[in-house]
Amino acid sequence: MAAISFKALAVARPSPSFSSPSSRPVFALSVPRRFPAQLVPHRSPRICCSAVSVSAPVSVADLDIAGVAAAVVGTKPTVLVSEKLGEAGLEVLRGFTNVECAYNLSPEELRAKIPLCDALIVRSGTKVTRELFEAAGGRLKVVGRAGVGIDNVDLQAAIEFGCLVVNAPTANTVAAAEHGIALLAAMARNVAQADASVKAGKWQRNKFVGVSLVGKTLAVMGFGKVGSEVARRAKGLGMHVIAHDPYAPADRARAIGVELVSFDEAISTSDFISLHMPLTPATAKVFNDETFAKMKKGVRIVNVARGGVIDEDALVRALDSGTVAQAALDVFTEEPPAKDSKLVQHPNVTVTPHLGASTVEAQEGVAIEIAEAVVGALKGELAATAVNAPMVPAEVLAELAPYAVLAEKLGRLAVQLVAGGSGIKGVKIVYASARDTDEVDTRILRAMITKGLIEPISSVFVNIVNADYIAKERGLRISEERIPHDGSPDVPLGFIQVHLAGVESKFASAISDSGEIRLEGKVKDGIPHLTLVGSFGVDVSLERNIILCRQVDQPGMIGRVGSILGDKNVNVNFMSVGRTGLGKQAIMAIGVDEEPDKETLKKIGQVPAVEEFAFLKL
Ligand SMILES: NC(=O)C1=CN([C@@H]2O[C@H](COP(=O)(O)OP(=O)(O)OC[C@H]3O[C@@H](n4cnc5c(N)ncnc54)[C@H](O)[C@@H]3O)[C@@H](O)[C@H]2O)C=CC1
Ligand SMILES: O=C(O)C(=O)COP(=O)(O)O
Repeated sequence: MAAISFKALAVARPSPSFSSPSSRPVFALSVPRRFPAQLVPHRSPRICCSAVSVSAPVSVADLDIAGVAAAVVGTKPTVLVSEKLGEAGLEVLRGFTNVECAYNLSPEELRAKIPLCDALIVRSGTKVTRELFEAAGGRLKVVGRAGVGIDNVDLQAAIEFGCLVVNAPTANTVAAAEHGIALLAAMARNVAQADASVKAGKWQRNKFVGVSLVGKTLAVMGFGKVGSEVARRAKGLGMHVIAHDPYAPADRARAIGVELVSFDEAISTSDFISLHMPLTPATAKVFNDETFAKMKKGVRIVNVARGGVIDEDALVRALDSGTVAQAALDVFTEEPPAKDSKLVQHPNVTVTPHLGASTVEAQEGVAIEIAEAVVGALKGELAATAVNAPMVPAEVLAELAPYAVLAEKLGRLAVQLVAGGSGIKGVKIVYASARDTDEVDTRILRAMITKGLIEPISSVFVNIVNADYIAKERGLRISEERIPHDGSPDVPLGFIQVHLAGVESKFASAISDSGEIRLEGKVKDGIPHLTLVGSFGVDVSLERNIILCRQVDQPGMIGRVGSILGDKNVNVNFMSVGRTGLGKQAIMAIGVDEEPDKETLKKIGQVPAVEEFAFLKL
């Protein structure tokens, strides 16, 4: 065989699922498995072979972007449904999972079951606490809230345990709004009290004289999905509707003839107040002695949001003093409330047992919405209704999928290049893109690099949910930089670089001129490639394992290292050589399917021209 120096070499083979669409490149070179014994090099000393990969490009379906795909290979994931869920949703779940429905479990019973579950589906009645995540022992990957409010889920604990929380935010909106209107009208006309009186054999027409809705001012507190539907309906009843919501766009309110006003103006000028904000630390007990005192005397209050936004003792006082004439409540701080609750028993209070979402239609819709979100998450997709992870539209995900794979692999390679004892503190990620800054969502990529950096050196499980939290907890400072790239804006990124500052490397050539470990990768034809190690340009597809060798640039190196690997039946899937100049230093990057044994690696290290080498697992 002539002594020809290889600059790049592709050993391409179809993946089992490969089919070659006409637009996709096909084999540039086909060689038998036992490379290099029968290798026939190209005759040009400058270009050996064009590097073309024919592995199937990464698609979102192949990719556990959320990092929560059910881990149990070959068995269906298990979903525990702890509260009544519509049959249509259960059907969706059964198509992909083992479903266990166990209602009315005590916290202890739930903790006992949870270690065997990959997902849990709840409504408002189940408290998903830190203790529950702890009891899950790491297996619980998804909590599905079959409804809107997630105040019964400890979101911080979910983040720390890398558990994705998804909800079903739209299917019960109308049901909740209709229930709000039902309570408004029932309260104004004393329907519940009059009904109880007639059933008790009385006929008290003068006692139950109501008030009219038409012409009255209604303040909608929280102008989101439910609040705006309530407003729309109240306008149909002839009410003057104002709203308070610090985050709602004024033009959306204006479009349905509603004026957004301050909190104080809303509560002090209205005859009726309807609550539709979520329970958060900022909204807890916002209706209290002080705020009731600002209300118009005789105001009437409806609450289909959450009991906790009202200080219930203060409401009893306001009802007793007549500041609040009536209240209609679907929700309570404690559910169910105590039997002797003064609030529930108050004659001017109408109550329902958290029925806002309880219509046949809403329950069917919510069940399907949550089942699809949970199944999608268990398949590793990022749910559009994720509460504690970035919500990324499906088309953006599809585009970013191969970059997410690249990002994780760059992280994995980078951390393996760090010499033992030098802890990583600062990570800089550089994204080169021809697009505008806000056109590439890098949150997923950052999470995947973090995953790649942390998982090989620890027992923690990192995913899109907990990546930032875990990085922070471990004192890993991650900075991101965007640089312009003169490539095509049709692709989101030209390349990604990972820089690790202040560390030593066990492969000195991975240190760039600026003293950091530097790796760069690109996506080519949907396949992630390593394109830069330190200051050396290489080009090797990132599939399984990589051997990096620094050598004096000279003929025969690929052949020599290749035959050491070939003798041990280690299959080479990609190779490339980057050098500083003819006959100077070169880096050979070799992609291998199998992990060579220690003896084989030692032999590579003993090849006279090899100055240093590293074996890296992907
Ligand atoms: N009783 C029941 O069965 C049901 C209750 N709900 C509850 O209704 C509430 C609203 O649900 P959606 O409209 O679907 O949610 P949403 O998220 O669409 O709307 C909530 C709105 O509240 C606003 N908000 C946040 N903080 C606020 C504050 N301090 N003051 C005023 N507004 C504030 C937000 O900007 C948002 O526009 C949630 O708490 C939910 O749990 C929802 C469905 C059924
Ligand atoms: O969706 C919500 O926020 C609700 O409050 C509905 O609760 P539920 O699912 O009926 O327990």
